[in-house]
Formats: sequence, C-alpha cells, structure tokens
Amino acid sequence: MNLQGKSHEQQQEEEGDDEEDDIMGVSDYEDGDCFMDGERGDEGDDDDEVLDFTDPFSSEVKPRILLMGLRRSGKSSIQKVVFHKMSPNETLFLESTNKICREDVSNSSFVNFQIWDFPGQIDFFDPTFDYEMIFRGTGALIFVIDSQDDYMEALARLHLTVTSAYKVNPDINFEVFIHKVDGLSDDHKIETQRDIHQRANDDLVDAGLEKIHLSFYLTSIYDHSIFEAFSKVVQKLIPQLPTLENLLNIFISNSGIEKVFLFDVVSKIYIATDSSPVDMQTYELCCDIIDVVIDISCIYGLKGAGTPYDKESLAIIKLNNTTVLYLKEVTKFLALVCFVREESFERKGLIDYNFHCFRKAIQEVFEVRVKVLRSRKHQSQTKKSRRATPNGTLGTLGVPL
Ligand SMILES: Nc1nc2c(ncn2[C@@H]2O[C@H](COP(=O)(O)OP(=O)(O)OP(=O)(O)O)[C@@H](O)[C@H]2O)c(=O)[nH]1
Repeated sequence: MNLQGKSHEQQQEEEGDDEEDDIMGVSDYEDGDCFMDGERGDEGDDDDEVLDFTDPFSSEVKPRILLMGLRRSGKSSIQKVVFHKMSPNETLFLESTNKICREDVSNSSFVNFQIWDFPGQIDFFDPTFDYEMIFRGTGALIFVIDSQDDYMEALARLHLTVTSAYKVNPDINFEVFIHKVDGLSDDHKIETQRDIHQRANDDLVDAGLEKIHLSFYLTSIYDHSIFEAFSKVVQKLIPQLPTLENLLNIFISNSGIEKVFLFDVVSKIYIATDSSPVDMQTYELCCDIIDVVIDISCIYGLKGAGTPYDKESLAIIKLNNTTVLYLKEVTKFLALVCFVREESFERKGLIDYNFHCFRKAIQEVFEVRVKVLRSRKHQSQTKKSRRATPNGTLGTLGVPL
C-alpha cells in the first residue's frame, strides 16, 4: 500500500492555460507530458470558496430531509451512524427522541441539507404541530420501517404521513427505508420488501392517490446499505447530478478508468458516479479507502489545529486483483475514488491531468449555483431595504436616511 497522506509536490500552475484544459484521451497521451500529480496550482483556494456551502445565504435553498417513522424504528441511529461516525453497536444506548431534532449537515459536509429527526409518537392531529410549514420546505421524506417488527402499524402511519405531506407539497420525494434487515435471511428480505411495497401501494390506490411514488430501500446500520440508500436519496436532491455524471463519464472514458465515485468524505455518501452500474463491493471498498485516509491521518498525521482531510490528501492502494484504488481530494468536502487497472495506472500523469480538468469543470458547475444564490440574496436585501426606508427609518446598514 502506498499511502501518501500529506506529501505531494505543490506545483505551480501558470495562469491562462485554459486552452490546455481539455480532457486528454489515452491516444493524446505521450510519455513525458508533464501533467503531474498534485497539479492544483493557484486556483486551489478559489474552489474552496466556490464550493463552500457554509455561506449563510445558501441556507435559503437548503433542501430538507425528514426522517420519520414509529418509535424505535432506528431514525436516530441512522442519523448518528451516517453523519457522526457512531459505531452501530453504540446506538443500542441511544435514548428515545422526544422532540423534533433538526440538524444542519452543511457545516461538515458537501451535502447541503437539513435532517429533521421526528420522535416516533408525533401526532398529526395535534393542532400545535404545524406540519404544513414543515412539509412545505421538504425535499425528501424518509420513512423508516422496522422490518424485524410487525409492520402493520408502521404502514398505516406511512400512509397517513405520505398523504398529509403530499397535500401540502406534491414535489416531495418519498423514500421508504425497510430497516434493520440485518436480522432477516435473504429470502425473507425480498419477501418483506415485496409485501411492504404491495401493501403501501395498495393503500395509495384505495385512496385514489396512485400518482404518489414511493421508493423502497433495504437498509441496516450494520453494513453499507444505509450509506448507499442515503446516497440515492441525496442524489435526487442535487440538481447538478446529470452534469456531474456526464463529467465523470468523460473523465473515465479518456483516462482508462474502470469506475469512479465522487464522495462526500464526512458522510461517505456518494454524490455521483459514472453511468456504469454500482455494485456493493465496489462501494464498500470506496468507504474503506476513505476510512483508511481519515483514520491514519487522525491517528498519526494531525499536527495542531490541522484537519484529517485536506488539499494534499491522496491515497493509492494496489489490490490483489490487478486493480488500483486511487483517492484524490477534490474540495474540502469531496473526494474522487477511482478504480483503475494496473496497466492503465502506468499512465498516472494522464489521469492526473484529466482529474485537474474535471476539478475545474465541477468548480464551474457549482460557480453558477453560487452566483444565483448571491444574486438572490442581493435581490432580497434590496427589497428589504426598500421596504424599510419610506417612513424615514433606518436603512439596511443602520444609517439614518
Ligand atoms: N438490528 C438492528 N438494530 C438497529 C438498526 N438501526 C437501529 N437499531 C436499533 O434500534 C433501536 C432503536 O433505535 P433509535 O435510533 O433510538 O430509534 P428511533 O426511531 O430514533 O426511536 P425514537 O427516538 O423513539 O423515535 C436501537 O437499539 C438501535 O440499536 C439496524 O439497522 N439493525
């Protein structure tokens, strides 16, 4: 294993080399082309700024993910395992949630959304529960069903929840996690999924609401299925997803790479991948390489106030099946994990050059979004200041007008 946690040469990149920044094909490559590892150049700091979604104004458009389900179905555990690196065994000691817990995921991760963990016993008919307000701004509603328990009550609750939410906001993505499947045999898993799918959809048809689409996932916190399911939920909320996929396709086809994932490092959610199918083993290997980088860095690499993942983080692991796993930092939240055949990895210079172009391209994709957000913020500020001024009150800067 060749782990280069924090050591690769800083290269100066000349400005104005845009004409060079087209992804190169394998055929374009010649030995001796000097596009080397670590080619980040001066633009490095800029993209942190561009991709830094912790800007307060971006909260205006933060999609909200609701986690709902009966008591003890596993909602808090999911949140803790996916976003707080809690080990699954520790969730045994989690106390029941009594109030709505809201968490902003954006501070530590690329994924820019809020999760609302609802206590199991919440009552929709309680007049103090303003579910209209809650559902209006929601991007995805995850309903967790404990598959090890009798799920009839959960299905009734799912129906009530989904129909109430749909009335307020028909654009919500409804995601059903058939959870704790680690306790079920493979046959039982499939049978349970089929049964829940059938019953939930029958209930919707009976209510004349067959247009509501429910997506189902088999999940457990004891393996990677919960991360994979969460990845799919999050991907549906990323408007730039088709563009990212397209860029990844171009990147791998020109670099001799077999498969690539763009990962949110903190949550191990993958934001995008190329269009070839994902198999669980590949995904698990990606999670493992991220863990290796972060864990080794945390244990042996941290100096003072440093972070375990930074601009220089990269890892190369040669597997025993002639495949090379290659991780590279994209932004302070994102990493690219590539599966490359050993013979293709000999052209690492080409891969790194194309990676550099890919990085620039995604920077541009998100720049558009940041610009839109900025202009929206500006507009709303202008409106506010106009509203505040006619009767001689203070302007936006607190200066008497
Ligand atoms: N076997 C198994 N147990 C799980 C899984 N996820 C959660 N659990 C267990 O389920 C129990 C309840 O988990 P919580 O996360 O507290 O459930 P909750 O839905 O947040 O409960 P409330 O706060 O009461 O609404 C805990 O003992 C967890 O360890 C899973 O994937 N498999």
